[in-house]
Amino acid sequence: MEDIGHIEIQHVCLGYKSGLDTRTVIKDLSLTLGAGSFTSLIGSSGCGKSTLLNAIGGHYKPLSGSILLDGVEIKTPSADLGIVFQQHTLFPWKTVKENVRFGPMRRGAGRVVSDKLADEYIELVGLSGYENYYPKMLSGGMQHRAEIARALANKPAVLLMDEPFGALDAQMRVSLQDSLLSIWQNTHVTIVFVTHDVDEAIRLSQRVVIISQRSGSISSIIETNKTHNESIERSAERTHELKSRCLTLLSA
Ligand SMILES: Nc1ncnc2c1ncn2[C@@H]1O[C@H](COP(=O)(O)OP(=O)(O)OP(=O)(O)O)[C@@H](O)[C@H]1O
Repeated sequence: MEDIGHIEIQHVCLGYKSGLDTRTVIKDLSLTLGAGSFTSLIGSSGCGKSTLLNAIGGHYKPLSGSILLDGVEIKTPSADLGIVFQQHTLFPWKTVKENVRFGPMRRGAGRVVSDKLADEYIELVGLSGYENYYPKMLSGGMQHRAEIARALANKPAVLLMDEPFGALDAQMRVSLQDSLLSIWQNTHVTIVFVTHDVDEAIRLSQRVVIISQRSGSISSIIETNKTHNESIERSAERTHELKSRCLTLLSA
């Protein structure tokens, strides 16, 4: 699984058309995201993090430049590109299991295979025992776990996450971060994670990419030197050093 999920962002400009005008948000941004890597995107509100994430997901076409997944240009959304948003997008009329098996069923995997995949990913996100619950019967954090399981059941090469834990309390957030890290360590899926939270970015990712609103492009990249097998917690000094570098660069 480690050799799939390689993303190449090449001189991409992204923006929005309004009448005859086009407002460019991301300007000439290039970035390589290795297969199986974990990257966070941070930057001030409105700098274009979600726009970039959605473009990687095939939801926005670049004004210029291109984004490749394993050498093939991304032009539309696909099952290879799983997306998890902050807001809940589970089907409220389906149970957890029905939500999670929806993608495989739609791709024609058949009921037995889809059920097996659903059970596997429900267990991976720690929701065993809740298969037959409807979303409204779950806490916010549990709904996020179900969303992650639903995205993973499509066996995506890339998991794109747009502030998925932003609305959760601190304890639930840490618990989901731990689960996400163990999912990443188990599946080797490439993760691109948008967050406002510097601590979260440092805790989770191998690279923190800072996007500048002024330039519309990358202002800095901080390597945290995290590996797949590293234990979740770093030394307090290392975390402190990474955090102060991020904060300094964010305010530059
Ligand atoms: N559908 C849209 N149509 C027009 N403009 C948009 C659209 N979506 C976003 N924008 C604009 O593009 C810019 C970047 O928005 P985007 O949501 O990508 O930023 P962000 O960095 O993710 O912000 P935040 O951290 O607040 O979520 C903003 O100025 C926003 O107003």
